[in-house]
Amino acid sequence: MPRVGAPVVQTRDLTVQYPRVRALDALSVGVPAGVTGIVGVNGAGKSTLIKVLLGLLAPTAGEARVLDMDTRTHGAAIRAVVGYMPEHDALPPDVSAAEFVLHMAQVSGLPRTDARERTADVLRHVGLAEERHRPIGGYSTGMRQRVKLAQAIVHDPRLVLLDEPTNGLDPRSRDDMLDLISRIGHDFGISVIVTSHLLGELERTADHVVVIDSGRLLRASATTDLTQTTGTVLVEVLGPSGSDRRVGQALLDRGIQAAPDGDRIRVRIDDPRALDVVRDVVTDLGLGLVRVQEIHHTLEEVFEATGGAR
Ligand SMILES: Nc1ncnc2c1ncn2[C@@H]1O[C@H](COP(=O)(O)OP(=O)(O)OP(=O)(O)O)[C@@H](O)[C@H]1O
Repeated sequence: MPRVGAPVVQTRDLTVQYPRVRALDALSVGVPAGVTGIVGVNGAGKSTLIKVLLGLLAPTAGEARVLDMDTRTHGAAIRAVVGYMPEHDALPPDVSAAEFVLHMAQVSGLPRTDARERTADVLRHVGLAEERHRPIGGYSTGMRQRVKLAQAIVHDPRLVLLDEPTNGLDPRSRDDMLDLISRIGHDFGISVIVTSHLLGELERTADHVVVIDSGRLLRASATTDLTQTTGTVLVEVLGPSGSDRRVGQALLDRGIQAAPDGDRIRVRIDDPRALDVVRDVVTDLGLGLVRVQEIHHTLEEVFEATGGAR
C-alpha cells in the first residue's frame, strides 16, 4: 500500500531506447494523486511511458514505480489495480457495449455477479446506459471512446491511464469526455493520468501537468501554478454609453495603466491598492461596478513564453 500523499507514479532516469529512437531520455518525474495531464507533441514519448507504467515494456535504464510497485517486477500486480484506455481501438463490432465491458470486467478477475453490477454502473456513468445493448459497430467515435473508458474503470482501479482519449472527437464530444475524466478523478476517487498533444484542453481537467518533449521532462507542476495570475484584471461597469472610457481615463489620471477591451477596461494591478482605486473611481463617477475579473495565463501562453512544447 502506498503511503498517503505518496506519488502514484515515480520515475527515475527512465530511459527507453528503441533501435533508432530514444523515446524516453532519463525522465525523472513524480505524479501525485488526482488528475494529471501528460502533454507532448506526437512522438514525445507519451505512449511509451504508458507502456512502461503498465509493465508491458521494460526500461532500457532507470526505473518506474506505480503505486509504489516496480514496473519491471510487478507488472501483473500493477495491471490488477490500474485501468488502461488505449489510444487506438480494436473494439469488436458485433458485440454490444454491455457484453464487451462485462467480458473485460471478468478478465480483470471480478466474479460474474459483481462484474454485471459494475458493468451496469460504469456504462451509466459514461452515458451509455440506453445504447448498451446495441452492437458497437454502429457507435459513433465518441461512443466508442466511452466504451474504452468504461472498460478501463470497470474493475474499480486505483489509477487509470488514458492515452489520448479525446483523439478524433468533435468539440462537443471532447468537452463531454473531459468532463467525464474530471468526474472520474474528482468524484470517484480514481487517480487519472491522461495524455494529450494539446496543452489547452487539459487546463480545465488536470490538477497537475507534466510536459515532455523528445522523451525529456520539460516541466511538471500544479496547473494553477502554471496559469498564475497575469496581474491584469478586466473591469466591467454599469452606466451610460462611454462609461468605460471615462473610467479608463480616470484611472490613467491616477497613474494606473488602463486600456479599453471591448466594452470593458483592462487594468494593470501592480499593487493591490490599485483595486481600491478602481472601486473609488467607479463610485466617484456615479457608476456601478459589475465585475472585476482576474485574467490568468493560459497554458499555451506559458509554454509559448518559455519556448516549450504545445
Ligand atoms: N515499437 C517501437 N519501435 C520503434 N520506435 C518506436 C516504437 N514505438 C514508438 N516509437 C518511436 O518512439 C518515439 C516516441 O513514440 P510514442 O508513441 O511514445 O510517442 P507519443 O508521444 O505517444 O506520440 P503519439 O501521440 O504519436 O503516439 C517516436 O519517435 C516513435 O516513432
